[in-house]
Amino acid sequence: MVEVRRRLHQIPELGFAEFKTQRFILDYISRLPQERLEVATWRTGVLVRVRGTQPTRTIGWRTDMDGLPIEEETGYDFQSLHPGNMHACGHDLHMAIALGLLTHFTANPTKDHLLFLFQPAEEGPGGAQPMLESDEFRRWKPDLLFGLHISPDYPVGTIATRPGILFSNTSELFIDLTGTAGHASLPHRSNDMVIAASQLAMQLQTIISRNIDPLDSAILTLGKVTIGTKQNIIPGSARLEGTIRTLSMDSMEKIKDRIRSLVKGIETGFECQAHIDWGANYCQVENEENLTREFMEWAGREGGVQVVECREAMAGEDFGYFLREIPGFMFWLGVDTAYGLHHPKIQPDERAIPVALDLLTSYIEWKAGR
Ligand SMILES: CC(=O)N[C@@H](CCC[C@H](N)C(=O)O)C(=O)O
Repeated sequence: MVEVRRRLHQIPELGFAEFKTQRFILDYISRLPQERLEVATWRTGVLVRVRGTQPTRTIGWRTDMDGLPIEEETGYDFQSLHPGNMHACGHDLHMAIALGLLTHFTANPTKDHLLFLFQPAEEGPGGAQPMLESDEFRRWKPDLLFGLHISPDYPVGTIATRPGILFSNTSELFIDLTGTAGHASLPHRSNDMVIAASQLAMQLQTIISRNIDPLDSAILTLGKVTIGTKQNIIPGSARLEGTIRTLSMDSMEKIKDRIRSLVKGIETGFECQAHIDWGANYCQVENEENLTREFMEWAGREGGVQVVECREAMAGEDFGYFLREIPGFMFWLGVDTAYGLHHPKIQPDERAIPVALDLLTSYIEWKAGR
């Protein structure tokens, strides 16, 4: 499965463009014994059902598939073959682990049906919600659903999770400001969006510090601001791009209300036009309490791993949409790397792949019966 991970690492594709990745997965599946397999595609995703021997329910396992628009700097000899794109969030490992589990259970079926979901577009615009609503998913809808995400923060052999919220609510944020461009020497005849955008960027930072309960964590990060073309031209437009993260739905709504008010103030104060686009929104990943506790106790006892009860993460994961309808959980898999998720040099330790396979083979056998 390490080799599978490396092959997938070379073909990172962005959300809903995972064409080669889907082809790779379908080709891999076609080489497995077919007697118990049913395969469907949904957009660039894949659903595989392994028919159980005495089924009473369906146990699901989900992996994401997409890469990120990052120029890779790992120096791997199996580096990305797609310039500008990289698997920098571990989805190559996630897929290899899912294919390893699928391989095992195709040869060693459980009593219950198993459903493997290869879900596109986790990084955006979000594949979980539309996949959940698809006919293909509804036909084989699992009774329980599980998933994992690699974590650079834990050593190999450690997993971390918690009952309740694991990942935050997220909303993307795009604000376009339109004023009037002009000559640098004629500020009175133009309407400078450098000043308007700078004011707005600073004002937005007051929302978390002044409007949100300090005990209710929230984040507003602007990751990209685009203004101007040349030092002696007053730019007539600006674009601010960011993301909002909260641990409660209420705070998300409050932050959005405050952004609307502040943006209206900028429109009035700077006599410009503004447009807000909330982009992709993900709901929180809320692990089902009893299943998660049971898994943590089981994994510590029989899973051959160290189990850490972690805090909530302010990252987002559209797996949360599945968990709104289906009981289950997600956990962090330690991959012990110096560079964080989304970093061009991230090198997850591949020894985490057999750790996950051993742990999950036993756990799924335990849940789905042999
Ligand atoms: C695990 C992880 O890194 N997830 C991404 C999810 C992106 C959410 C959304 N597109 C946004 O940027 O708000 C993350 O950045 O947390």
